Order: sequence, then C-alpha cells, then structure tokens
Amino acid sequence: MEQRYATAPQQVPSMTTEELRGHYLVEDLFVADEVRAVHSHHDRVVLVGVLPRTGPLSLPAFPEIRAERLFDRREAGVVNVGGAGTVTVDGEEHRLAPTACLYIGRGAQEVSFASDDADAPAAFYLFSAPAHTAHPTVLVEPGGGTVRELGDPLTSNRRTLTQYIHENGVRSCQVVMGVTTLHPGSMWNTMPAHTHDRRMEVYLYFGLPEDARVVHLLGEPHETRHLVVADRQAVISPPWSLHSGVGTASYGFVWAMAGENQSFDDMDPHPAAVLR
Ligand SMILES: O=C[C@H](O)[C@@H](O)CC(=O)C(=O)O
Ligand SMILES: [Zn+2]
Repeated sequence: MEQRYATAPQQVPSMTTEELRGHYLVEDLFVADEVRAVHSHHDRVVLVGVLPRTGPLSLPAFPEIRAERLFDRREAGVVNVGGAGTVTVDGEEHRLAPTACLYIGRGAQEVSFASDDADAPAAFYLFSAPAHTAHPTVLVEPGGGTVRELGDPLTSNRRTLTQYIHENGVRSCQVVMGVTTLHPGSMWNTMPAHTHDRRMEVYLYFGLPEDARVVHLLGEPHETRHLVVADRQAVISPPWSLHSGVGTASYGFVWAMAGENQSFDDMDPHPAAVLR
C-alpha cells in the first residue's frame, strides 16, 4: 500500500509537474494479475485496483492499516471499469458487468475477484473509507442508480451522471460513488467547476482511447494547475481542490467521495470567469 499524505493548498504554487503528479495522480493502479493500493490520508481513503487476468485474485491484508482484513473497520464501493467479472464476498458471488457497482459493507472477510474472459479482463476499482457500522453488501446493475442528465452539447459537456452509493440509494457510512459518461462529441466534465470543503473526492478516468488524454484541473479556484491524465488513472482531490477536466476524446469516470457529509449538492460553484 502506497502512502499519500495529506497536502495543504499553500504547497501547490511551488510544486513542479512531477511533484503535482506524485501527490495527486495515481498512474499504475491496474496491473495484470496484481492488487495495487494507495492510501490517501485525505479522509483516510484507500484506493485499490484489481486486474485478474490469468486467475482469480484475493484481497490481501494491508499491514499499513493494522487490521487483519481491509473490511474490519472499513467499507468500500467497487466499480468494474473493464470486461465482465465476478466479486465473491464471503462465498456469495456478485457478477459485475462493465460499470456495475458493488457496495461492500464493514465486516466482510474473504473477498476475491475474477474475470469472465482473460482476453477482456475485468478491472475492479475499490474506493474504501473508515466505517462506523455495517451496511448490507448490495449490487447495482449498470445505470441502475439515480440518473441525472447534465450539461449541453453546445458547451461540449453533455453527460449522464449515475449515482450508485448515495443518500437516496445504496446506503453507506461515508462513501458516495457513481459514474459519469460523456456523450459523443462532449469533452468537458464538471464545468462549471466546484469544491466541497466537507468531502474529498477521487476521479478515476476510464474508456479513454490509449493515445488520448484528459487535461484535469486541480487546486484552489484562484490558483489552478493541471495534470495530463491517461486511461485508468485516478486523481485525488483534497477538499479544497476543484476537479474538472477536458478530454482529447470522450471518456467516462468513476467519482467517489468521503468525509463530513453525504450531501451530493453540498458544493460551492466556481464559474469559469472566476478561475485563475
Ligand atoms: O461532487 C460531485 C462530483 O464532482 C461529480 O459527481 C461531478 C460529476 O460527475 C459531473 O459533473 O459530471
Ligand atoms: Zn465534486
């Protein structure tokens, strides 16, 4: 488990490109036949990437959190950003089609992952946060959550946002999670941009062609920086950072938050004209 300690906005102006990427970009979460984990100390979120190709993979113990199992004190949302596959939680198999979401509640013991087809392997993305109680493990089929249509083709930001784990959907302690997919020809996400100082957030970009990139904006609204992001890379947004991006091709992303509240609309807008 890689440790990413929390950062303050005052650090951002002096960071080089490499430093910005080292703090906020997760480049290699999905490696064939491996389980990779990154611990962001912003709200103690753990990101895990699991890419089972030649056989099933089990979720290991992570000594850094001093627990026998990841779910001893935690919950997680899982979204499959690869081909179809299966997540088995304490003997119960859950089949995840591409972009399906599985919530795993506190107390789960044995968790394993498998792909249907080694030539189109599943890619399971876990977003885990500390949990004070156990909510039931629930599967949501692709598009099965609360759907919001956002943006306009004229501003190149027409997109479909699906909330899976949220206040009025699958229950959790902290995790709020969903998937946004851009319509063909639309390239901008989350513009106008926003911050939510009560929650951190992570975007995992997927479905981006190999030679395309997303230019992702971060930082305080009056002091923005950018990261050039490839497919299946994640960006950590501290609560004080905006998070928005534009692709050189269209794409989707898994967004997930944890923190003080689960109120999706508790956000402060920052129109384009105020950004610096
Ligand atoms: O706080 C909410 C998150 O940033 C995302 O849900 C926004 C998003 O997916 C979008 O505008 O497309
Ligand atoms: Zn947000």
